[in-house]
Amino acid sequence: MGYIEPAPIKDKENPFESMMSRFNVAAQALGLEDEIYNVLKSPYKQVIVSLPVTMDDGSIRVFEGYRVIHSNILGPSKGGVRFDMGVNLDEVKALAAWMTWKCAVVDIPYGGAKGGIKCNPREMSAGEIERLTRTYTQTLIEIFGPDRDIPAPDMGTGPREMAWMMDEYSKSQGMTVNAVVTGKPLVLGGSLGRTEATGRGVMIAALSAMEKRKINPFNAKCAIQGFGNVGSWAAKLLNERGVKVVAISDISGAYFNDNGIDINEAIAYRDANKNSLEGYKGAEKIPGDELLFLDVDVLIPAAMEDVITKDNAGKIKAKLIVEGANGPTSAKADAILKENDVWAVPDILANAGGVTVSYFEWVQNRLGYKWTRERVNRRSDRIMKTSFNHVYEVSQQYDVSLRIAAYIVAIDKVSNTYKYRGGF
Ligand SMILES: NC(=O)C1=CN([C@@H]2O[C@H](COP(=O)(O)OP(=O)(O)OC[C@H]3O[C@@H](n4cnc5c(N)ncnc54)[C@H](OP(=O)(O)O)[C@@H]3O)[C@@H](O)[C@H]2O)C=CC1
Ligand SMILES: O=C(O)CCC(=O)C(=O)O
Repeated sequence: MGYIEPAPIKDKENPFESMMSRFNVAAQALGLEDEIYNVLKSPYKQVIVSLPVTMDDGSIRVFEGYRVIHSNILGPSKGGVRFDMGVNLDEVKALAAWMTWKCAVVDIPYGGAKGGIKCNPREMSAGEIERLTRTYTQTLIEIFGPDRDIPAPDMGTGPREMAWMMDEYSKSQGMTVNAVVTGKPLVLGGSLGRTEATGRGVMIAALSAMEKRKINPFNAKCAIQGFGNVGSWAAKLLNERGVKVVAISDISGAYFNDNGIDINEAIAYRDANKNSLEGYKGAEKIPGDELLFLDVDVLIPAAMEDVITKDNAGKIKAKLIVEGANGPTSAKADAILKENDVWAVPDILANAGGVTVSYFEWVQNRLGYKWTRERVNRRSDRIMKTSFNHVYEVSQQYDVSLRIAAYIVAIDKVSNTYKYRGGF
C-alpha cells in the first residue's frame, strides 16, 4: 500500500478545456468552418495502457501509461513523454493538442502527440525506470515509428529514457532505428544543441518580446519558476545576454537574490546535490509561490501547468511572461493579464525551440549526417525569431494577444493543410 496517490489538486482548471477556450477564440476570429473545427478539436487517437513492472523488491506494480495523438495532418505526430504523478488523460490530451499548434506555429512538418506515465521517478531506482520505459515502448510499439509517431523527453524524462525507447523499438524492428525518438544521447544519434534547445528558444522569445516592449535586457530583472532542463538553460542563456536572474525555484522552494543569482554556481550546486536546489546558499529562500509575484520585468514559468490562475494573476508585477512550461497560464487568467497590460509569450511559441531541434535531430538521423552545434543554433534561432515576428504581426493585424495570435497562425496552417489533403 505504499503507492497511494496524492489527492487531486482541487479547483485546477481542466487543461484540455483551457486549451479549447483559446482555440475557440482563434477559430472564431478565423471564421473556421464547422466541419474543420470538429476535426481539429478532436484528438485523433487516445491510448491508455496498463504497464506491469517488476520492482526491485520482487513485487509487481502496474502503472498507467498514455499516448495521445492529437493530429497527424501536418505529418507524423511528435511530442514528449512525461513521467510524473500528475499525469492523466486530460493533461495528456491538452499537451498533445499544444504540440499540434506548436509545430504549426514554427512551421515544422509534424502533427502533435504527447505521452506519459503516472509514476514518481524520484522514488524509483534506475532499473525500475528502465523496465517501465521498455514496457511502455513495447506496449505501444504499433503506435511509434519514425514516420508515424516520434516521442521525445518531457518532465521527468531525458536522454537516458530516450536511449531505452530507441533500443526497445530497434529490437522489435530487427535493426537500428534511431529516428524513432529525439532527445537521445549524442552517441546514439542525438543532436548537438538539443539539450539546451528549449531554454535557448525561450531566451530568443524573451529577448524578441523585450525588444517590442522596450525593456533593455541589461537593466532587466527576471524570475524563473522551475530549474530543470528548460528553466536552468533559459536562466543561463538570458544571464549571458545581460539579464539579471533574481529568482529561481524547484520543488524545494524559491531562491531570491536581488543582486542577481550566479546561475552557473546554482547549476553546479543542483548537479552536485541530487538534482535539487535544497540548501542553496547563494540566495535567500522564500516560499515557492512568492516567486511569481516578485517585482521583476520578466517572469518565466518553466515547471508545470496552471500556476498562473484567475486567483493570482492580479498579483503579477512582471510586464512580460514567457512560457517555458506548457500550459502554465489558465484560460481564466488571460483577461486579468490583459487588463493589467501583462504580455504573455505563449507556450506554443516560447518553448518551441525544443521540438524545432528535435526536428533537426530527426532530419540528421535520416540523412545519416551530423550538423555542427553552430548550424543547429543558427537555424533554430532563425526559426524562433521568424515565428515570433509572424505571431507579433498577426496580433497587431487581428488586435489580439500574442497567445490568440499564435493559435490563429497554427489553426490557419493546419486547417489549410487539411483542406488540401482532404479525406480524413
Ligand atoms: N524538455 C523540453 O524540451 C521541453 C519541456 N517543456 C515543458 O517545460 C516544462 C518543464 O520541463 P523540463 O524542464 O523538461 O522538466 P524537468 O523535469 O527537467 O524540470 C522540471 C522543473 O520544475 C520543477 N518543479 C516541479 N514542480 C514544481 C513546483 N511546484 N514549483 C517549482 N518548481 C517545480 C522541478 O523541480 P524538482 O527537480 O525539484 O522536481 C524541476 O526543476 C514542462 O511544462 C514541459 O512540458 C516544453 C517544451 C520542451
Ligand atoms: O522535442 C519534441 O519532440 C517535443 C518536445 C515537447 O514535448 C514539447 O515541446 O512540449
